[in-house]
Amino acid sequence: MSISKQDILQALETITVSGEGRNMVASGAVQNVVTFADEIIVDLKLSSPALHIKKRAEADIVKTIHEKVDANAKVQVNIKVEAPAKPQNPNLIKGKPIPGIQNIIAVASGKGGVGKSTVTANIAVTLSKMGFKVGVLDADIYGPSIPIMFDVAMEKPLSVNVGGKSKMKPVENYGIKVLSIGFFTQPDQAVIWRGPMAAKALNQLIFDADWGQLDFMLIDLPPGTGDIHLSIMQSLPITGAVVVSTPQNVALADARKGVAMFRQENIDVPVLGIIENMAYFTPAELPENKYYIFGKEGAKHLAEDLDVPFLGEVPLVQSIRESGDVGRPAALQTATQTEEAFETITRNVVEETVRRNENLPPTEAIKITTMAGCSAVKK
Ligand SMILES: Nc1ncnc2c1ncn2[C@@H]1O[C@H](COP(=O)(O)OP(=O)(O)OP(=O)(O)O)[C@@H](O)[C@H]1O
Repeated sequence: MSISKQDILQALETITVSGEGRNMVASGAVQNVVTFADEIIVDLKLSSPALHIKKRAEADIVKTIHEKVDANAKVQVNIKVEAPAKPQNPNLIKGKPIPGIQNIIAVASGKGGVGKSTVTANIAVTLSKMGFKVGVLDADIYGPSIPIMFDVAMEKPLSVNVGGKSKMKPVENYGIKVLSIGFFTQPDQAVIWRGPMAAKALNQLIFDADWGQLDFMLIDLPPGTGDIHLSIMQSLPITGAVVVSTPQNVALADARKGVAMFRQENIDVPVLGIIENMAYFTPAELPENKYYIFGKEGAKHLAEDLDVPFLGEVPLVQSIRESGDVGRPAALQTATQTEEAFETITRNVVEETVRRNENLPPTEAIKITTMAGCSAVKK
């Protein structure tokens, strides 16, 4: 009795390759079926090289054909493994590009209170001092502190008409354009957001605002690595992320999670580097003395361990806290240790951004015209 190819395919439609949702005929795994008298040859294509999946598929095919088609058939299964093609450039910017905004840098921390907003504000003013056009978007829905740090907490963004459309005008101080989720929530209001809600609000703050031309937009993310981060990352065209940590073990463990989050396949935002905040305490009257209150060089070692750039360290200095509280970021003061620390960090952020953009089409590449002396900057 000759065996019908149709019967074999029908039998194979009842089984799946392990880990795949559709049956092996519908999924395209069964590439070909050939019959010669009582011999059946099945060509199978798998996307996984795992031995147990191969063995399982082969055993299932033989068993199913024996049960449903012919108990005495000699079944041979030829397996070819073909992994699905990886995307060409996994770090390509996601989301629609924002006209006028060259680079969006997310500033994150695993743990709360490590100084993420302080670092964001100071990098922003340092970028501005270097001649870049800068915007800060405060996405920290749990504790939006950027308005205080820029002394604009009492302000509300005005509405302007741009090309017939009404848009929010970011408030401005020290040459930095600022929008914060805090402008739209009451200070004592417990804000309970879900990821998609936060992402929607932030999308409005970006796309429905008149940011004008910006070289850099810094996004101060909420602390942690929750679904809010996933939503934000997936909906905005983030150029790269910077992770802030103190040298303390509990903060480092969370920073490690932060880097892992950006590296996750469904997020895949390049990590530009790690910044160590509160690296050591220095009293103003004894600037040579360094006290490693939270441990020494923990974030630096983490960066080495994770193979991401170490962007620099910020000491724990009373004036950094005080300037934050009065709304005038410390890096605005000149000829100080703090200014110097933020200059080093900011230069490294720019260099890493340039390096990262070298993998992208020219339209997306950052146009650096103002920062001579950066080794990564092409003249
Ligand atoms: N290098 C520093 N020296 C002194 N004080 C600092 C330093 N960095 C941050 N601070 C202070 O530590 C406190 C927490 O900082 P900040 O609000 O920037 O942290 P955060 O990580 O953004 O917090 P959150 O988890 O609320 O987002 C603030 O009072 C800030 O002024």
